[in-house]
Amino acid sequence: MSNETLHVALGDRSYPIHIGAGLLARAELFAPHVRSRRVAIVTNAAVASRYERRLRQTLESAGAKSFSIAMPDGEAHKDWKSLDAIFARLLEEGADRKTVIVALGGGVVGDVAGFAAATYQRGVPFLQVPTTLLAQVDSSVGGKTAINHALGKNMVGAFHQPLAVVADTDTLATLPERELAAGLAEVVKYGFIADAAFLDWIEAHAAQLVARDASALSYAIRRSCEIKAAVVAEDERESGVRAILNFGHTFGHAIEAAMGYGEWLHGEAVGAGMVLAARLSAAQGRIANSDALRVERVVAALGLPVAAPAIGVEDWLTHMGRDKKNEEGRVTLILLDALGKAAIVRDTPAAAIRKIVSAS
Ligand SMILES: NC(=O)c1ccc[n+]([C@@H]2O[C@H](COP(=O)([O-])OP(=O)(O)OC[C@H]3O[C@@H](n4cnc5c(N)ncnc54)[C@H](O)[C@@H]3O)[C@@H](O)[C@H]2O)c1
Ligand SMILES: O=C(O)C(=O)C[C@@H](O)[C@H](O)[C@H](O)COP(=O)(O)O
Ligand SMILES: [Zn+2]
Repeated sequence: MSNETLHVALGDRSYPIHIGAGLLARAELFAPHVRSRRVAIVTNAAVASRYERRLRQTLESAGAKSFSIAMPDGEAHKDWKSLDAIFARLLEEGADRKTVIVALGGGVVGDVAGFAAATYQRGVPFLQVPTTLLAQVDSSVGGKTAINHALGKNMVGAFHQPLAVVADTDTLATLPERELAAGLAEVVKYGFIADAAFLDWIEAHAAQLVARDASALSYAIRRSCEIKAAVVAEDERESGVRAILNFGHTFGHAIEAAMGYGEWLHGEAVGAGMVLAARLSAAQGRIANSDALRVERVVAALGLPVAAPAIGVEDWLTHMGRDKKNEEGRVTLILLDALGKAAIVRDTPAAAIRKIVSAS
């Protein structure tokens, strides 16, 4: 069993990202963070039935005593009710400030467990153990934690960095096809915003990625984490460049909220959102029409929807108007200046946005 370790460089909050096969069984990766501690594993039933036992054995070998908290599955449960239930269990179990929370699951578990860790008794340490492709390439890294509000996606949350990320790529074998594609949306996002050579590679290896070829997936995860770690190290709290990681998300979050959380997966909404952002970039003369068509082709090749659902222009604008990147009432968008180069744009005319969403 081999693994690679990347680092998120954030001074005294720096941490490793371990990526590889069989890592759920590697006690030495967990021991420095959990030895002699109590551990609360936050997960859900679908993940627990497959991976909780192995993790608990490993934690025991690492010198920790663990208990589990299962939250309901799905984006619709990334909410106050789940968070409150986690707090209740932590209190019932007598969890204290030294208790380590371990998020075992996809991005929903990671975001909710991370927010619980950021706020329980004003903050306890946590580990990310991502089991979806999306969580391994994106949500487990960078310390954004949140729950949704009926009126907007990820509207209540905190920045709270994990102590470490342990991504066991073996877990991807049991991931449903639709969830794999959702993860590939965030993978190709890195190509569009920051790395034209990676985009070329993804385009050339789309079939292998969709077929879960182990070496293709492992390269995709590593390169994605390298890019995300570098952006986060430069701008941990999104006062500037980190916003490029939101490419496709202003449209995508509007889709998720307008459709009711869960109908469109996050990665699917981001896929369709990136197509709209690329079309808007072309309409603004930032990229060629042929580049926008290429964005659409690659997104489709990864098994993702390219056409946004019918939301209605006013609803589009209402949801986009609530985006967290906005300043002084102006919608902030992440557009492309080239394939592989994102721009943070604060002055897109409302009429241009209307035109793009009404044609979608
Ligand atoms: N914090 C961040 O930086 C960040 C980044 C990207 C996305 N996100 C958030 O992540 C969430 C999406 O995460 P996701 O795509 O992982 O969805 P998810 O957490 O809902 O997981 C997808 C589904 O796969 C199941 N599952 C998880 N691991 C499995 C496995 N190994 N085998 C079989 N089934 C498995 C889950 O139970 C769930 O039903 C969204 O809420 C999004 O906003 C956060
Ligand atoms: O880490 C980031 O920064 C991102 O924007 C990554 C996104 O893929 C992710 O969906 C994130 O949760 C969106 O953040 P938000 O601030 O727009 O809620
Ligand atoms: Zn995302």
